[in-house]
Amino acid sequence: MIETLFPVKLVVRVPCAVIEHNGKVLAAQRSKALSFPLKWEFPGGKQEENETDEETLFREIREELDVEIEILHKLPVTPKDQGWREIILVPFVCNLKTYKITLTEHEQILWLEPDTLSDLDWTEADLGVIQNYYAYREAQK
Ligand SMILES: Nc1nc2c([nH]c(=O)n2[C@@H]2O[C@H](COP(=O)(O)OP(=O)(O)OP(=O)(O)O)[C@@H](O)[C@H]2O)c(=O)[nH]1
Repeated sequence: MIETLFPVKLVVRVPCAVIEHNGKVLAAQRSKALSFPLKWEFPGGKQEENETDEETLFREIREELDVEIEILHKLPVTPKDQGWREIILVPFVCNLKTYKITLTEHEQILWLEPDTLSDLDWTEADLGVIQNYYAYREAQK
């Protein structure tokens, strides 16, 4: 009997935060040492076993920025095929609950006017997130 092996693609769920504060939005630049060096992203990270999206989000934001956030709205899930794996971004619009940010992983952060977000060099998956964020803002008006 001939057996055909289908390679199983790794699927990685990545909750991330579009953090709003005083009318601006936080963009975080990936470190030189990581994959996608110096690209911009919304802070967050890979889900661990038995975590909900929200638990991952709160843990990652504590780990990366050392702040507490609250969720205001869940944006549409945004998949991105990276060849050997598929990233599923799960973006949440959030507010800060504590304000003293300490960076532990990122190169730098910027607070941007929402309209200027697309000026940065984002990871590809984030371009879809930004469009969905704009649609959410329009719907708020
Ligand atoms: N946190 C975050 N990750 C993103 C975004 N967009 C995007 O493609 N990703 C990808 O999702 C993965 C999240 O992984 P991570 O932040 O937990 O850790 P990492 O960089 O060490 O991951 P990696 O080395 O496996 O790429 C990264 O590969 C990252 O490039 C985003 O907006 N936020």
